[in-house]
Amino acid sequence: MVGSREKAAGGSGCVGGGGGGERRKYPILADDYELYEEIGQGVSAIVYRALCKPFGEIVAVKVLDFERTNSGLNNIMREAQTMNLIDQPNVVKGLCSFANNQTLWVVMPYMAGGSCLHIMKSAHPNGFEEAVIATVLREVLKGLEYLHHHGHIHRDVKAGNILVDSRGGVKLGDFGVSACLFESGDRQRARNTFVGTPCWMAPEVMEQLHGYDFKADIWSFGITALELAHGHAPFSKYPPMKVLLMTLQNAPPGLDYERDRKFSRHFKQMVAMCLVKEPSKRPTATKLLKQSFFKQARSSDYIARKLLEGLPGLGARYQALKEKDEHLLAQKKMPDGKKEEISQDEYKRGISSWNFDMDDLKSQASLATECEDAISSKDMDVSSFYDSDTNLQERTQDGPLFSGGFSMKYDTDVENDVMANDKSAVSSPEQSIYISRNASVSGAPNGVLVNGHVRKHSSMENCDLDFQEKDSDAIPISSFHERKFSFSSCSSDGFLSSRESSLSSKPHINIHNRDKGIGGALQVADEPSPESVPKALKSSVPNIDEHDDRSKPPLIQQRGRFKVTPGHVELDKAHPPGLQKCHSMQAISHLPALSIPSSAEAASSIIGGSFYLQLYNVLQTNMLQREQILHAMKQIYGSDFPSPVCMLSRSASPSSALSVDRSMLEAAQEKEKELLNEVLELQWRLLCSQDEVQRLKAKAAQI
Ligand SMILES: Nc1ncnc2c1ncn2[C@@H]1O[C@H](COP(=O)(O)OP(=O)(O)OP(=O)(O)O)[C@@H](O)[C@H]1O
Repeated sequence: MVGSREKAAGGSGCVGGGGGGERRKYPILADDYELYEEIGQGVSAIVYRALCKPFGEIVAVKVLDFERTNSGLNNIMREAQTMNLIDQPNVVKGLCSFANNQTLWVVMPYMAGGSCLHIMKSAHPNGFEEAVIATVLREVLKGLEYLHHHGHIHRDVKAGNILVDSRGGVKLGDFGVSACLFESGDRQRARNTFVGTPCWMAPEVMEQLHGYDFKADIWSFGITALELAHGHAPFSKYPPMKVLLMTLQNAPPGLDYERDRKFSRHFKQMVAMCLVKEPSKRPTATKLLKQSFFKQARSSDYIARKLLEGLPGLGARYQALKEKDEHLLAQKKMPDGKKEEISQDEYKRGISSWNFDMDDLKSQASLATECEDAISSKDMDVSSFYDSDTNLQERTQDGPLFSGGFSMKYDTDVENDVMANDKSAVSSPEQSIYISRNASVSGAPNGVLVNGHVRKHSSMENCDLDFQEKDSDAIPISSFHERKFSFSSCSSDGFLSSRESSLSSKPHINIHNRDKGIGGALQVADEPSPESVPKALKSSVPNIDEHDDRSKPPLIQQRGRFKVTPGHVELDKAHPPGLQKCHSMQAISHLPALSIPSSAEAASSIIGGSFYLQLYNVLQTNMLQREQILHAMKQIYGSDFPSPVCMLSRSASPSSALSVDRSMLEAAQEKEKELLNEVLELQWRLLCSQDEVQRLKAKAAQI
């Protein structure tokens, strides 16, 4: 009877270890299951508690909508089959899977505790205690060790995918994005479009410097450790574009020496070992399991007692969280809705996968540097913990992959929650921006080493703070709200919920916000003429018409997973949606046109992008410092501040002061132009040399 059903449904292997331990065949007809309440939702799937009628057994059924996945039907089926072959206590096994209309049903053991993410959201908003974390993570590592040993990469390790059963057993779930290391090259490449969730994603995966190998799982594991420790992943409040930028530019996150005082040195060490940007320096799962941190791990009973006791049933818990989020979402459905916050809602629900084109994202990210005016160390889940000098060295040497120089670490008491906070959050990001930038520009860290930790230089901090406190609104980039506006508009409409986005694919452009960016003190007057903007930069200058005409939908979509397209960027195509006009862009518009070759190879080169970004950072720092100085002068003397020359010579006539002022401004503008020209010149040379490399490669290939 089951056999004929199998044929009818075209289902995959259905041998499962049922409740009794004997291997039995699970039915593969939808009618044999009664779906109860929803217990989870992913990007492409809804998970239900269900009854497997013939066996009278409670199971979980994940219903995947083919239309909502990026992966082809074959891939999904194959993944489900892989899941069915898994046989390890720490990895959720697929009991069977089958197609039902436009959906794939994956039947799994029911994990009554739900995911660690949901447990945290319901009862431990600030994270778990260390012994719980050690126990959970040890189980996860065992699962990873098994997967890696069998040639699988999980690719989506995060608290939302760590499931707990009614007896406190911990399993790694969601094989949706897992990949097999031994797949043929073509298949591997094809799978590059499918890689997990930005906050947890290893930098080398973002950069596509290495293929996705199992060391990327170790990075995600480290991020998950932080997630369990704090109740949220580093950068979880931010939209993907910003996460990308932060992961690439900032020093790796970690446990903070001061803030995370309650956690042991062993825990901090373990996290630091995982979150090393250079993948080859990360330990294997097997090696990690030997870390002292895991000596405190306890039994599954302990987990059941600590995490599950007193918790409402999974369905009720899930429903409560969902209602809370829907309420929040409804509140945000206003004309100028703060879309970026929705990413946090998605995070709460455990959905944090995004689908967007990596190359476009990179071009957005580079421009976000302008729009965002740098990354604040306050935005980071910064780590200043280093076990030893060696560790410190290793981690600082890791450096950023995208832009040079952000190798400093601060141990300020930073929470990601900066976005949710008020006044202190307003000033604090900026105070560190300049410090980071200075570090980047000079290459010399403006920090002091205290007990193996790099601390922010206090005088710099004070200086910036003083400045901020005078008038936090005066420089728009200093303003929290402006920053938010700036970002929302930079990233366009990527922040609709998955449900929303599937309803409307129309690009949303918040025109209001566009002009609210970092206008700042740099008064560069004219509107750029389209012709005067260099090709590569032109694409970045927002233009309402461009937005309207754009045939491409917004690149950031919340439908499906984070998508890495292995293709190329064509500079002239790289037009990030919704970028607002930034002062630096306006300055650029004054430059003579310079055509940039749209060599796809060259443009897609990360190194090129990195170099360009570095140069751009230098330039930006210059501009920002200039703004700061102008602003400080304004602060002292009001809007009609006199020039220094005028100050020295009070007898000078107003008109001469004005002309001195003007000439200073002109000189500064000239300097800016020169710098920009230099940047463009360097970029041009870089692209030429890359073309040359390509040419030589082609020649070599012929030989
Ligand atoms: N076997 C299970 N038992 C109980 N709950 C489950 C089970 N499998 C999944 N869930 C719940 O459903 C949620 C979504 O499942 P899953 O992660 O597999 O979907 P997904 O579409 O792959 O999601 P994403 O890609 O966002 O991680 C999980 O976070 C978890 O809370």
